[in-house]
Amino acid sequence: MRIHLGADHAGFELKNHFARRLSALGHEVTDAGPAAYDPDDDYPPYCVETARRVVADEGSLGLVFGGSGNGEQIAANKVPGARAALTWSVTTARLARRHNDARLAAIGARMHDVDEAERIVDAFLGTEFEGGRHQRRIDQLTAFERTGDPPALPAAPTG
Ligand SMILES: O=C[C@H](O)[C@H](O)[C@H](O)COP(=O)(O)O
Repeated sequence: MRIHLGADHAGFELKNHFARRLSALGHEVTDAGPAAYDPDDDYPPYCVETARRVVADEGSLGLVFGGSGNGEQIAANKVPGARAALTWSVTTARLARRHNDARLAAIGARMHDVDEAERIVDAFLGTEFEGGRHQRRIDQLTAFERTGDPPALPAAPTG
């Protein structure tokens, strides 16, 4: 599998851990940076670049690492076509793929020990999208993203 990684200073070590681990497992890994630890760096450039790589590379997935994962998820989701989920447990990681066809997982390096982060990432990478009713919901979001026209609200119940 092709996997694109990015982080800020708070996620730097965990990103590097997964770059080594996923490569050793046979995945094709690209690292959007940072290449060196800088305690004053900011997450947007790295997370936006990671999401751009994922969107440009059909069939790939991405992982963005920060302190909480919150800003990393927000940044990645600014890239049209990127669906990034804050994966804070094995269950939310599985559901991110199964229900949301998330292309990127955002992981808070300050929220988990390495073993738990590995379980979360393994769950994300190892789960397939279910399709069906979930595709309909994703299509609504994709259309909104492309056109700016909000999905129609269902008619209000009468009576
Ligand atoms: O949502 C953003 C991430 O958690 C950042 O990694 C975090 O805000 C960085 O915090 P600090 O600059 O205090 O290390």
